[in-house]
Amino acid sequence: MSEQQPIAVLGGGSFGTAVANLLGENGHRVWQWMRDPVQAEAMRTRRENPRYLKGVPLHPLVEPVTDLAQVLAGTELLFVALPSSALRTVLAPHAPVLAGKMLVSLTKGIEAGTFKLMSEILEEIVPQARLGVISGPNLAREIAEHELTATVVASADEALCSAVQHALHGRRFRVYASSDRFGVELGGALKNVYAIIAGLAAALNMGENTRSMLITRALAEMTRFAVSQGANPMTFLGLAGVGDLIVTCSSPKSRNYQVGFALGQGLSLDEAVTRLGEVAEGVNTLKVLKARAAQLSVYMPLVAGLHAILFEGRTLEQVIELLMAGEPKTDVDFIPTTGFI
Ligand SMILES: NC(=O)C1=CN([C@@H]2O[C@H](COP(=O)(O)OP(=O)(O)OC[C@H]3O[C@@H](n4cnc5c(N)ncnc54)[C@H](O)[C@@H]3O)[C@@H](O)[C@H]2O)C=CC1
Ligand SMILES: O=C(CO)COP(=O)(O)O
Repeated sequence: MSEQQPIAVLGGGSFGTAVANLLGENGHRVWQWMRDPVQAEAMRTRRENPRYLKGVPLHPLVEPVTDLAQVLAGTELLFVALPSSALRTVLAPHAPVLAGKMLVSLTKGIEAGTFKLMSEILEEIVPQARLGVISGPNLAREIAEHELTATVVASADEALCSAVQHALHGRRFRVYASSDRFGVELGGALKNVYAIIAGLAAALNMGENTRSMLITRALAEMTRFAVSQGANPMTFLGLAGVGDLIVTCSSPKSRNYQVGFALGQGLSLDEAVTRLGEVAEGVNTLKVLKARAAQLSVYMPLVAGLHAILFEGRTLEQVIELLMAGEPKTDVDFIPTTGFI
């Protein structure tokens, strides 16, 4: 990758903008692609993202653009920050030009129907691409406002990890590397569901003990599911597992938490999502995860409970009663004691 060649960020939302700014601050020219020409023009003239990251100045090296073919042809390193529902549709028609390029997914979701993670979709549509993911406790606004933050770049391709570390690592943003692409990406997708539950509990003024129980049992569920998929449970003890789970389940800045909070205030799911007006990946992830867990017979009571409330007409009281009446279990039963450590 030449220092002069721009780096691409695909997606005009808050995270795409935060990452584009980080790259700009490190001296890289950035093409931030978005589908909406009106938004691109607004960002070019106002030098901020007024819809998704209001009040944060856009770095001078970031250029909002709308010609996707030109962006893909003119860059070797691309960060993909599209909603999970859009990633395949946006990139599949351009697959040939992506061969051999470094594609790094920032998207934390799972595809409905296929249960594929985003880098698995990229792998399917561009088998010759070099693939990586970024995940961790990374609230976009906090990154944009230069709060000290760490993330993980994960790929089997060590040179890709180094290139991403070189591009993104800065005085306020640490980039750790991992070879466990699957575990890192799965952690980022799964925790969104538990953030909805945490937001719901917060709106109902449940106690601090309750929040701690929720987060810890969420980690147990996520890890149990990950192990059933062949993932390394140790990855869930890192930034992309428990790190991201803590921030998303504790912060009113998390959009998934906000959806849960709105539900706790009595809004319907549709009303909560509409009021948010931004992406909350956990809603779709809940649906696909519930189905997958049932198919694989993986015990995920929190996922099943939230699904029952949102899609099966159960009340919160019924679900809580059922959860608390479950037979006594062993605390840490979800990490196999051999094979991974
Ligand atoms: N915002 C955050 O703090 C973080 C977000 N992420 C992930 O990044 C991904 C993107 O999220 P955000 O930037 O936060 O979303 P956002 O809600 O801020 O913005 C979504 C963007 O996607 C665009 N979009 C929607 N449908 C599209 C389509 N069909 N084609 C092209 N563009 C389309 C919208 O116009 C908008 O620019 C999500 O998977 C999210 O989980 C990951 C880490 C942190
Ligand atoms: O993934 C995130 C923080 O790491 C962002 O979470 P939300 O999508 O819930 O805002």
